[in-house]
Amino acid sequence: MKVAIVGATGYGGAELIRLLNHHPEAEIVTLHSSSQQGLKYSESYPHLHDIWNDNLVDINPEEMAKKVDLVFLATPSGISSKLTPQLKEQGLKVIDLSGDLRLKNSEDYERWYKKDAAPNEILEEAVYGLPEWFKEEIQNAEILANPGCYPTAVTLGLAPLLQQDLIALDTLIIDAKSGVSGAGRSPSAATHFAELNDNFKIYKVNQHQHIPEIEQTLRRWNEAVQPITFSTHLVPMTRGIMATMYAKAKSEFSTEQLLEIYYEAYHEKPFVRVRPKGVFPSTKEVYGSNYCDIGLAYDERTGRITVVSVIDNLVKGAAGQAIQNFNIMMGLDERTGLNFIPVYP
Ligand SMILES: NC(=O)C1=CN([C@@H]2O[C@H](COP(=O)(O)OP(=O)(O)OC[C@H]3O[C@@H](n4cnc5c(N)ncnc54)[C@H](OP(=O)(O)O)[C@@H]3O)[C@@H](O)[C@H]2O)C=CC1
Ligand SMILES: CC(=O)N[C@@H](CCC(=O)OP(=O)(O)O)C(=O)O
Repeated sequence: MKVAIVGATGYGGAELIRLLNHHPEAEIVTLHSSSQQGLKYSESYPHLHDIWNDNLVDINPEEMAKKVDLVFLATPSGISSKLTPQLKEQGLKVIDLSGDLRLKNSEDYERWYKKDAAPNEILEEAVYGLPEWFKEEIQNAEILANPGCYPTAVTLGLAPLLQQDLIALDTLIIDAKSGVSGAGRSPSAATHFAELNDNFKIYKVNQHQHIPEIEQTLRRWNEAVQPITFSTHLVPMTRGIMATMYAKAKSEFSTEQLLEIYYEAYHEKPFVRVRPKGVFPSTKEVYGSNYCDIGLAYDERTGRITVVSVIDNLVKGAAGQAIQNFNIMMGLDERTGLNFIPVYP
């Protein structure tokens, strides 16, 4: 399968190249840029010197269709909404890492992203690619919306509780933290070393664009889901997301009973690992891998459940999950090219 990457010079694009380089069934044919056409890719990323020396080329859907079958879009929001219709017209399949095609309701997109939404027919066709739960739809997808980094960690952590209606929905609080590569390669005041180092910041309080995406997925499992409280924090580390979720249980449980429910839900899902009682995952334990690791506990004193979910934002939160979706779309084993262990320490 021949593929192209648009936004190859960004962190998501670079991670796609790192992972696809080992993929037995995918061949990267062209790397595209809106600002660095004609330059060697390794000029953007010197660690790829003598590995990826190809020139970056411009974004021309007609020319792309002559060379490849599928296009990965690792572009900022507001690009895929316009580019995907053009790629579709050329008969190309699309996997979009941005938030442009994830929300089914275009008004939600415009409110939270403050940009024009993609055409409704594209939003209707786009399949939301959370492979652990929507595999059947992904198998037939031609346009795939890859989930956001935070929504991946949060929804995988909450799925069994919502699907089995185990929590009082209005008590749910989601507290999430991310490493700075989640903000992309372009520097900003918030990601400046002096602002980030030795610091811990909350940001986008009640304004985060992943709020409607998380609510949309949780409502597929339980229509009664209320507006959620979701807070995001920037941590002075490069990769990793930790989402900690708190909710009151509807009835009394033990931690062992809850773990049984999670083991049952995830035992056939190769990239979700549920930890034993008393063991909680840290971000380093999934670094560089496509795993989502989950730990949980029930507190008999408060009747509250705590779930902790960690991912590498650039792998399970972006490029790795995009390749997992690619594998499912192509009828391959979902682990193809992704079966490697985390980098540690
Ligand atoms: N970083 C992360 O952990 C995650 C990111 N995402 C999403 O994935 C997408 C890519 O993120 P990330 O790689 O971090 O972002 P980066 O900012 O690192 O890279 C984005 C790339 O998009 C390209 N680009 C910019 N403007 C345009 C344009 N007008 N047309 C085409 N390409 C353009 C740029 O390359 P050039 O100038 O060469 O064209 C740039 O290198 C974003 O939508 C992000 O929200 C999703 C999950 C996790
Ligand atoms: C640390 C950090 O800044 N993270 C980014 C993640 C953005 C992202 O991935 O945006 P979409 O999924 O909407 O494309 C943020 O919180 O906005």
